[in-house]
Amino acid sequence: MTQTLLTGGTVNLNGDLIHADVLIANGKIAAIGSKLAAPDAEVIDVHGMLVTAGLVDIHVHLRDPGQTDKETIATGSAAAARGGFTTICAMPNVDPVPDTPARIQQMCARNAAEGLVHIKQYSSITAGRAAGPTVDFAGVKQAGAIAVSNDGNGIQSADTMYQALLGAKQAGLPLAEHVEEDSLKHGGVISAGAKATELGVPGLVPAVETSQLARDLALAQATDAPYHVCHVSTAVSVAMIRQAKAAGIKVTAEATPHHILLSDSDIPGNDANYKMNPPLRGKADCAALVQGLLDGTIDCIATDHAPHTNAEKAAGLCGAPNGITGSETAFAALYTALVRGKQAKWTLTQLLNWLSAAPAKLFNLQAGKLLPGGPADIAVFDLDHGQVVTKDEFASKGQNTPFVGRKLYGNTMYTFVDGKCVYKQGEQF
Ligand SMILES: NC(=O)N[C@@H](CC(=O)O)C(=O)O
Ligand SMILES: [Zn+2]
Repeated sequence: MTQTLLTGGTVNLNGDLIHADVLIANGKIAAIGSKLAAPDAEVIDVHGMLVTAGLVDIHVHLRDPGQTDKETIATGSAAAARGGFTTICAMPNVDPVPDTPARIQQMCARNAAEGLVHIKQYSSITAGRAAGPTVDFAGVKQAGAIAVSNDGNGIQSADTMYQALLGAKQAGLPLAEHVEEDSLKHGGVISAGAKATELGVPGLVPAVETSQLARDLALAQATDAPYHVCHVSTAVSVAMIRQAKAAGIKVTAEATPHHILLSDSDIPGNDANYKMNPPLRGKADCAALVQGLLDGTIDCIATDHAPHTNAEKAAGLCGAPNGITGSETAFAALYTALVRGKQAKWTLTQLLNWLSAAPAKLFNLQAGKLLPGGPADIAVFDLDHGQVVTKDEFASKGQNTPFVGRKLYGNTMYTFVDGKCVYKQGEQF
């Protein structure tokens, strides 16, 4: 029997921080308690470290198949492991698009065979992520899809969205929408405002997001269907979601670390590592996301890990594709700024909940909690020693993140998936 004993750490027992050992046996959590005895176990001393349920990310781009120069199932899941994530959900904007039961089955098989962590699969909402028709929702669910999304693009037709909400509801599949009204984009590359003016680049008004969100909230109300909003970026969106929740609309929402922590004023110049969709907004929008998480308007945090090559990103704000990597910096960046910092707004256990149990609950995933008898999906973080983020340490193929060069606390020391160590700081996997 393979046993591992994590001794002397601070354990986040689903919201309570306690000093305890954690015993892993045969891939499961065998016991959590003080001074556990396990003579045959490999002992790992985690004094001074945080032991918590492996993190859950419901929004990642693995680029595989189709763009494996940017990322693969192997490298994307290694990046997740390095960030402390043990369950991730792969978006379907790959080529071919997983939009049929057969393709979902193939993706699930590859995810299981090639992933270092648990990889759950999204189906698209429409065939080929095109204008329509919608996918066979019951079929893709049966084949293993955990949710549906056309992420990367908004659904432009209200009727398609209406049908999709009904279909996904009937199949019992969460529908996650990238809200973006194409007719309002006008070639914008960062948020409209002072920074876009200063840099002389076209801007994206907040209504690109809010106008389609308003439509979708009306459709979610009309269909009484669950509706999840991807990467909320504006304060007005947060207010709309708050109001919709109060009115009984079944809306849930995620925010990304970058939209929470960075504003367009942080864009240093023509640097495409600050270019993503939706774009970085203003400081008041960041504050609204911080508050939205606290009052339950925003349900969870998801990274929108979106790797691109350095060559593509060298094209600058007007030429480069949208997206930044996020798996390897998410917890540390948020912990450093919002839990540890002088301007702390959140507690450690709040942050951990938004990165584990809360997203798992949204998508009905058996993940995100430390339960005796449950799977030993565990992350161990060092909260006390800062490390500067450097490009050459990334497990992801992508190096496109504005967090490079920042000193972050909360770095991952170990990640275990089903009791197996899939990341140890300083070692290659
Ligand atoms: N977020 C991004 O800027 N890009 C994502 C797509 C998406 O999530 O919208 C991508 O796939 O590159
Ligand atoms: Zn998106």
